[in-house]
Amino acid sequence: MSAPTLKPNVGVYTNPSHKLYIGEASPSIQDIESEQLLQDGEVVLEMKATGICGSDIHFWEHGRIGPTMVVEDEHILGHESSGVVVKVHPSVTHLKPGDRVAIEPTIPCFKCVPCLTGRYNGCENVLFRSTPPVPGLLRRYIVHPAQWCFKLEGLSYEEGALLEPISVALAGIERAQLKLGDSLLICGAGPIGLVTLLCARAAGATPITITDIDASRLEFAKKLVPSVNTFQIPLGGPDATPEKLAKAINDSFYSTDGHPDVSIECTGIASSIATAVHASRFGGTVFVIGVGKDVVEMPFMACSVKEVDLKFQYRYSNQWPKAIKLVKSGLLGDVKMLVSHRFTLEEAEKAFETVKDRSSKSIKVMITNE
Ligand SMILES: NC(=O)c1ccc[n+]([C@@H]2O[C@H](COP(=O)([O-])OP(=O)(O)OC[C@H]3O[C@@H](n4cnc5c(N)ncnc54)[C@H](O)[C@@H]3O)[C@@H](O)[C@H]2O)c1
Ligand SMILES: OC[C@H](O)C(O)[C@@H](O)CO
Ligand SMILES: [Zn+2]
Ligand SMILES: [Zn+2]
Repeated sequence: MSAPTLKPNVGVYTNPSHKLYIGEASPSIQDIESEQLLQDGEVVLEMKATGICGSDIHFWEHGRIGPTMVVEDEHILGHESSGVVVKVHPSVTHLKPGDRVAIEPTIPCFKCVPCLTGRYNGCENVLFRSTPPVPGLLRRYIVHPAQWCFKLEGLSYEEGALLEPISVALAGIERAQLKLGDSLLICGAGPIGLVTLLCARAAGATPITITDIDASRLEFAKKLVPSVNTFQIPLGGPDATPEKLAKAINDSFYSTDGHPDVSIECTGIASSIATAVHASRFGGTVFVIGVGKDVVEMPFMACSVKEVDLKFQYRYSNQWPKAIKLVKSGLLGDVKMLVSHRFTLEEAEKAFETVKDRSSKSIKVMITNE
């Protein structure tokens, strides 16, 4: 193959000692140039944009998410990515070198029950890029199944990388069964709460209120969607109980219905989930996207006497084609506004420090190669 521009492959690693560093990664240039590298259905991609997710920070800082996802070795991060096709296996027919694509990081088996019943996010044999021990996408070059690469159709590489968090929100809205005219509470105005806000506005939810403890995130939410109501959660004090916060939110913003029909929880913090439960109407839905501790205390009786439909989410399935259509149509608004900082691959350490340091006021930090 003609590859005069290929640079040595490197990746962004963490390890059990919580180091973050750039090191050599596979496939090597020699591998990429060999005819033996690619298996049936695979392509080589040069990565163009990767967003840093909270879970990347978690694997770096804490070395684990929950009891099963544990960093036990040198481990490459990153799963919100887009890139350009460099090489394809002869069996690949829908992609060719030069095609610009977004990457779905899930590689399911299509043999187990969740896969065969259309919910491949629950695949029992899944390989999810960046969840240990599967190396992530924060590399210069990767090998990926063509099936999980989606043509960008005119979207920018950054928009392509944002399709991953957008897919989280779309999967949430689908499973929460959010409908036109539903009143909605979103807890947490981080990237997931904010993309949920964009998707919920497009789905016709009204009114929408978003909460956060951080005033600057709420200011950003208001810039992104001026019609949204914002509510700052106090960090302590007599009015900071979930019951009182729920009442204050409902009194301020749900005067027509009394309560939100649906709450989408995007923090994983126990008190925030409890606030969503207390705010809920009888028969309302509390949909939890946020993840957190292994065991979380719940307002069990409030759920019971209000027949709250409490639901959870694990990643997504079948969302990329829909996400591409929605971004392309403009229905979600300007998703690029979410990108607050940009760094090169070589500056990855600075990029990760920026996400960790809340005073940077970052929203979505991108590692770009354009
Ligand atoms: N279920 C899934 O498949 C899935 C996928 C992606 C992300 N997640 C999870 O979703 C959550 C949100 O992700 P993110 O990238 O937006 O994270 P983030 O940490 O950037 O955002 C969370 C926001 O919640 C705010 N917050 C903290 N405590 C709060 C409280 N008590 N009330 C209201 N707001 C509060 C924080 O200030 C922050 O702005 C994380 O737990 C993440 O791990 C889950
Ligand atoms: O966006 C996807 C999420 O970050 C992952 O599910 C992560 O939380 C665990 O692998
Ligand atoms: Zn993620
Ligand atoms: Zn499977």
